[in-house]
Amino acid sequence: MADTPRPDTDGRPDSMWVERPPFHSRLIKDERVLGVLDELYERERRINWEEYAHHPDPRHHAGTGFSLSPEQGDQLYLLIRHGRARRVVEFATSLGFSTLFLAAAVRDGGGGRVYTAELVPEKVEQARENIARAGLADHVTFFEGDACETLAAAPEDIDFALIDGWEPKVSLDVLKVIEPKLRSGALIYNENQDREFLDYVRTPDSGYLNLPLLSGSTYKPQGELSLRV
Ligand SMILES: C[S@@+](CC[C@H](N)C(=O)[O-])C[C@H]1O[C@@H](n2cnc3c(N)ncnc32)[C@H](O)[C@@H]1O
Repeated sequence: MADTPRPDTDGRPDSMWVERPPFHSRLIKDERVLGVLDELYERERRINWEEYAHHPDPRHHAGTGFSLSPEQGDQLYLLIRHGRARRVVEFATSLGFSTLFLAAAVRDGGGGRVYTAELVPEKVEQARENIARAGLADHVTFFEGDACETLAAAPEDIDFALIDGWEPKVSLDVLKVIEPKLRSGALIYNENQDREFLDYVRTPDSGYLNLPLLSGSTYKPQGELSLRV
């Protein structure tokens, strides 16, 4: 084990349970969507970060979502509605918590589709079921496998991208795969805020305008919001 690299836990102690506050959305009104979101969040009110830190392989965590905070979900929902985003890309699906916010936003904004990538087949299966139970199946395309490969098949003119990945961090690799397909004015929200990604998008003349976006959640306090110019 001594030689096994342990993931960076974003400043959290690597031996702890994290208790999350109860689920609450200010923006989602659809009872079916709310019901599934509530259920997924309740399943993970307590997250064992020690377990995560010691088993970095995502296949070891097929039953755990490690989802965004509801506050971040609401922010994504509002940004998508404001921009009337129709083509939304997501890395990664997990059990579908963030996908539910994204898909509800494109549907409520008049239509569109979320193209979401997930490595672990058992997670794709669970997410499909969750999205279907929420009544959003017509708005989601699943890509099963390594996002660095599958997202090459994402559509042109992407309006919005969520990057919420895993260790070792491949956020920048994923950005580079979708970058040629981002329309001017597209927004990218990176929950991971990893150094390589930030150095890339914050370089002068990178083609991005960047701002940390506070969520109001103590559990997941902020992400990096980048505008493709
Ligand atoms: C933090 S979770 C995503 C949480 C999700 N956005 C949500 O809010 O519910 C990260 C996910 O990335 C997946 N993952 C890790 N490496 C991947 C890769 N190379 N391609 C696709 N998915 C990957 C993991 O299996 C895990 O489900």
